Amino acid sequence: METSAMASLSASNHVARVLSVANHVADVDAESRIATSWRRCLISHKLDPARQGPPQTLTEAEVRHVAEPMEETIGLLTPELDDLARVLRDAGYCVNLADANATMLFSRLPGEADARMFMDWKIYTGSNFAETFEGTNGLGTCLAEQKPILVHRDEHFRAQWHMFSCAVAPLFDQAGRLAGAVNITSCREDLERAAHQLALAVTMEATRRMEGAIFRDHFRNTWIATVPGDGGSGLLAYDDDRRIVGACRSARALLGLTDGLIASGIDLSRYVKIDHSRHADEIVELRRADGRPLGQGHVAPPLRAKCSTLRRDAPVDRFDALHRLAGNDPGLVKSVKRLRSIGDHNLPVLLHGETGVGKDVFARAIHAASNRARNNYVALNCAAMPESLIDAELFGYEAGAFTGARRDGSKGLIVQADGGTLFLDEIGDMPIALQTRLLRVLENREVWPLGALKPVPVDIRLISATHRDLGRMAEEGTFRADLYFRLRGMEVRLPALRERTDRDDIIRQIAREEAPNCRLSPEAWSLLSAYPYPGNMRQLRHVLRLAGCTAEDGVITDADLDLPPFGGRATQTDLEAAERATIIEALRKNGGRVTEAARALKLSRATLYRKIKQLKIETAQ
Ligand SMILES: Nc1ncnc2c1ncn2[C@@H]1O[C@H](COP(=O)(O)OP(=O)(O)OP(=O)(O)O)[C@@H](O)[C@H]1O
Repeated sequence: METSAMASLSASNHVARVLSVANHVADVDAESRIATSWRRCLISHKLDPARQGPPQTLTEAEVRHVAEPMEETIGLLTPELDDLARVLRDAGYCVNLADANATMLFSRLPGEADARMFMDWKIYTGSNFAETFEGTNGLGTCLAEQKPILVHRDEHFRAQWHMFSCAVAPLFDQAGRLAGAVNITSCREDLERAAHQLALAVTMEATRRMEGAIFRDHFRNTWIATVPGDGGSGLLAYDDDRRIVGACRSARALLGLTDGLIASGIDLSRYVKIDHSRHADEIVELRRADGRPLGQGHVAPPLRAKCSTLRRDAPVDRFDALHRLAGNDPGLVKSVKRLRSIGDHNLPVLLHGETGVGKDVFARAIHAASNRARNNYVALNCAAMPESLIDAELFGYEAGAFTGARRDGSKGLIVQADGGTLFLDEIGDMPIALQTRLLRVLENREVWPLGALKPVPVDIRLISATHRDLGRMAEEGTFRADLYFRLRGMEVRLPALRERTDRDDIIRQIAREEAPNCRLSPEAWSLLSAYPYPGNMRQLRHVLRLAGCTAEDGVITDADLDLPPFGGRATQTDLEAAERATIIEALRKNGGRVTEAARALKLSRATLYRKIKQLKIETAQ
């Protein structure tokens, strides 16, 4: 039988099945939620399961308009969404963030083989998947029910979506209101329902962390307590007078808090009793108002207490994110100062650093600090694509420019970044021919899409990143020297985590974010503090996230830390790391007493003091 005839036969089977389910003659196997949704689609939304055609898609200007209220949230959640995309990439999932009306506002596509399918079916930024129009589908049905859902292949209402499986978790804002949803979609035939269920669990967990990030960001100037509960912990914000000023959805459900009660400035002690010190950033025992134990929670102080220069009512500084990323690293602090003094000049920035040091988040923070922040931030990883695809993705093409091109052509990323920032990751991997085209764009401020009869003027700020030595490559002729000089209007070196002098602060901060209900045992602390982290910040995040899941009784021990031996060539910094670890261990074994530790290490006391200072080891004395 012809493929199209087979397709129409299975579509008519599907229509018959939908009708029998809607008339309660039969039920779908998987979940009665699907049957209920099918009935909603037929009876309330009056949809046709056999209808074909693409989803409603907004123009770029419309997307910009719709995305505006969520712009800050998208920026805040991007690292977490990127991490989710990385984890699910090999299984062929795309990752999207949608607003509460089911319009996708952020997308990350998987590898080339799967990506084409999502592009062809318009599962990307700007498309709308509301249940009222598309029928039962992951995004639309999750938002309609405000519950996580998996819609597997033929559970979709419209037969045309039957090759896709979508797992979606709703996203609630700091006040417990529906803000949108995180969607993952795959079209791999070899993935069973159970595999998608697992991916849904991963997505729900990531979404819970995103909700935490939204809450912590919104209430950063107040006290925040993590309150344990059966269905996951909740977050409570309260002021210096111990009046509740905010509660996330789980905390509201757990404690019976409502908007009205919160607006009335109700006393914290009527719900939870929390004893903590003045500048607490600690695990504490929580009790209910009647004294019954609630379990252990974490209390974080207002940001203003941690950073005295930030006042509660101070206007938001566009450079906040950059300052936070720079921490107390002298080189980075200097770079951020320079970026500040450059102001809104359109100077290209070249970021240099190993994998996972935070090049992408730094580039986003530069964009957020610029007068371009309201416009697009568009990123391309030059190492992740073959030359022909980079060419098409970056410079765009006219309709019918080559076999396999999209019917209506493609604008290309450079044009999409017009008025905003273009981030080219792994620029050292850009093929020479494309380097020449890019140089021309930078020089002439215009781009020639493939097959176009006239150029398109563009105004972009270019941030590029590499782990390679571009200067050396330029000398050797493997990278165009003139492009190199253009890219490095300003060069910022992002140090490896093992080189950062404020490494301990970073570990503490990431531990708070990834394992908020846990504390680190002294052994775990020594290991974390001494490890050389070949995968840098990303590795540290993953290690602590995993440790937060496996820790028992809220204590992360060395057994919870997945730190594989680092097999790289020993560099000066590795040797220092090893020396640091030995000294920390000796201090620990000797209760922090330097004299005894020096004796154990067969060093003089003065030498040990000198090394402690030089290696910036924190001691109790
Ligand atoms: N200063 C920081 N503090 C805390 N977390 C950070 C910091 N910088 C980066 N991260 C986290 O580290 C992870 C990796 O960051 P990012 O993707 O920006 O690195 P990268 O250098 O671009 O990596 P690659 O080049 O390999 O893609 C992200 O989860 C990010 O949130």
